[in-house]
Amino acid sequence: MTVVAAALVRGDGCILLQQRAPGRAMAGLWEFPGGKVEPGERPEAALARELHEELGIGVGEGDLIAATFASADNAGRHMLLLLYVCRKWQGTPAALDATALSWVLPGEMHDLPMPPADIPLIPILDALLRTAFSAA
Ligand SMILES: Nc1nc2c([nH]c(=O)n2[C@H]2C[C@H](O)[C@@H](COP(=O)(O)OP(=O)(O)OP(=O)(O)O)O2)c(=O)[nH]1
Repeated sequence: MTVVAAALVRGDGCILLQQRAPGRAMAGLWEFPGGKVEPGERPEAALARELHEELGIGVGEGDLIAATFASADNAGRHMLLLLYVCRKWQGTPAALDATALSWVLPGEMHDLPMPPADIPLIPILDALLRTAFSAA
């Protein structure tokens, strides 16, 4: 299973997390917006589709920058989770799929319960945003 997800980064450095809705796997946990890549779909196209479905925003595939990944078990299946950074989108994110949205600094992510596969990605994302992906 390939899952694509985005760290939407605001000008002030905050990142958007969304809370998974009740009744779904991992309900209540805070995740990066995204979802499963469908058969035959390119990852960037899948992520642009998911961001539109889940948040109502428009994202150009060229504005999705590959950042890091997790290779982990997900309920007995292998999951490759591809994380992208995105600083540019059209529209205002709305919780069309999630229970709630929250803008948090990387250092605040540990305060929110996240899926296990995401935990190792937090310090990597933090470091990338401070260095290679610095907006400055
Ligand atoms: N979107 C997202 N999913 C994550 C993250 N971390 C993580 O383990 N996952 C898992 C949760 C789910 O098992 C899987 C994503 O599947 P999903 O159910 O949200 O995908 P989908 O939107 O395509 O939904 P569906 O049509 O299968 O219901 O990846 C993350 O940061 N973001």
